[in-house]
Amino acid sequence: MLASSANWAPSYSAAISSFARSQCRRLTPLASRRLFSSTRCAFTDDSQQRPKSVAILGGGITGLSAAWYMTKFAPAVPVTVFEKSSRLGGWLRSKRVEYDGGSVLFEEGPRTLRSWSIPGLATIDMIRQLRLENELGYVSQTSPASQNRFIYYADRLNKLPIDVRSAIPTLFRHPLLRGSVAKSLLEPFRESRPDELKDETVGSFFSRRFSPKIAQNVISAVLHGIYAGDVDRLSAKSLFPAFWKFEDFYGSIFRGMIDNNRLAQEQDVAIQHELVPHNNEFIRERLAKSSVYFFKNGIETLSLALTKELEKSPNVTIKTSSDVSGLRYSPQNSQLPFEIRGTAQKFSHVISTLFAPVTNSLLPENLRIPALAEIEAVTVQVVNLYFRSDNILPVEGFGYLLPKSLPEAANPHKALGVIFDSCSLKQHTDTGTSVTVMFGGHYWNGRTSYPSDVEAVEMARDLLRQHLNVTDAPLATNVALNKNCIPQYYVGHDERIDQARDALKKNFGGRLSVAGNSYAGVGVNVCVNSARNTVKGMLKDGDFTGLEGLGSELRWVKRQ
Ligand SMILES: C=Cc1c2[nH]c(c1C)Cc1[nH]c(c(CCC(=O)O)c1C)Cc1[nH]c(c(C)c1CCC(=O)O)Cc1[nH]c(c(C)c1C=C)C2
Repeated sequence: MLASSANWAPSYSAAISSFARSQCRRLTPLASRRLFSSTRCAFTDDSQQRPKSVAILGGGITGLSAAWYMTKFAPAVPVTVFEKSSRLGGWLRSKRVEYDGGSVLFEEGPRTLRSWSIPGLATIDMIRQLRLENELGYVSQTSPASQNRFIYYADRLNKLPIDVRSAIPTLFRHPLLRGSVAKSLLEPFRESRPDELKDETVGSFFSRRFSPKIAQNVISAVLHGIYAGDVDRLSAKSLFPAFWKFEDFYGSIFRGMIDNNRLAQEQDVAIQHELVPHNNEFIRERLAKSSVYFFKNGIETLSLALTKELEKSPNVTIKTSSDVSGLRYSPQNSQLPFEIRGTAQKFSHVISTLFAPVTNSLLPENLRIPALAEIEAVTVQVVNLYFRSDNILPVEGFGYLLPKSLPEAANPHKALGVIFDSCSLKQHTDTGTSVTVMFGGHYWNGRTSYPSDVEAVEMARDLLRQHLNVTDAPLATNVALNKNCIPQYYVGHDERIDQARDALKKNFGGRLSVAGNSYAGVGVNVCVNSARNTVKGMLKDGDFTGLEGLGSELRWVKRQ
């Protein structure tokens, strides 16, 4: 869920990894079997609210996952998936592009999945149930793609330290931090936030606890790589809930990180107990030494496999090119209160996996939920380039991010970052160099027109020339304009989640629930996990909304 647990915050994710590892070791095979079977039982709740037929809005990864979990947890309940476009899979888009003498596989959206993350357990479990293990490739923790992450600053690539210990000798000289290290090291002695401060921007939080340089030169770049978002608008409380809690609980982030194994989100502990045991061996044998994994034939393998499974399920109907224009809701018809506007199709329950404001726009006017409408999203233009030569990049690594603090001249086209795909996704091309340049994000807020494909390729080539001295012409290119692809959790997001949950409960009493990247995180792992939670919650609980355990309901537990 949290940005702070992403690849870019190595020590924090290492702490999570070590926890997951210790969990794997601790559980016995018997406990494992018992917990595994509990994830697969069909729910037998006999309440009035029990789903009789479910509409799932959206055929992206969340919608497909929700439909698939319905087939696992309640196979007798009819499910209909409504997808506006003619294709399923949403932002998971892998494209093979031919060039003279071969072909290259490009990813237009997400491309890798973290091997160690708590929501990622749901994806791993799903991949195994779909029998896709042999489709996976792994990026070793010791490979350059895992070890070398860069931020472009002061006209050069600056390597990020992979852990705090190795960073210490160079910390004071590090160009990203110059003049701010001593101030940052005083973090444990700084006063905690006042009680009345209920949320603040990530920029203000990191400036307050560490230094403005860390916020603007490092964290702004990290947020570009995850949210394509603005450090001066995104919410510290929602994106870094652990750090926010540490300040509260320990009075310091450093102290919290040192003691991190002892404080965990209640729901994370529950997922671990449910899913680690069954996948224990796979995690240990296949994932343990990797930082991320990927699909050798593209990430779309996952949505295609889900679609194939759903097509085999007698109770699932998939309607593509099916634009839902609105929902009618008649609570007096307690069996089937929802009707898809313009059709005679009625449902007992609806799960919307659409972007929150779109969900809101489909609701009857008197039941709309302003908090859903207030969630915003950014557009990212993704430019893939393939070059014949193997060695045009000056360094090996994951790629680099561009911080918000760069002057206009160093980033004239508003790029967010560059991924060295051929370093990590080796199986996507035999030889040559493949890179992805990402533009836009928060820089393009309010824009109504975007660069054409030709212009976008020129912008990407310009950037590679300026930053890396790459002058070769690409053999193959591909451009995708992903409009509103990443929801933004701006300051006050947690409060909006609370308001949305209350309103969903009050207006629809558990008949409408939500899932997807508008609420608790933006990655594929979070989407799959959120689909799983929502389906399980809806089947179990009369007035479930999908937003339980989020916002003010986030609970922390202390481990022994
Ligand atoms: C369309 C571009 C995306 C950008 N961020 C995301 C997407 C899909 C979502 C995302 N990216 C990362 C995370 C971290 C947590 C995780 O589960 O791994 C999330 C939620 C980290 C990340 N950032 C980049 C890559 C290749 C990864 C690994 C995961 C993935 O394959 O998406 C690079 C990158 N992503 C974005 C930009 C601007 C960028 C630049 C180098 C936006």
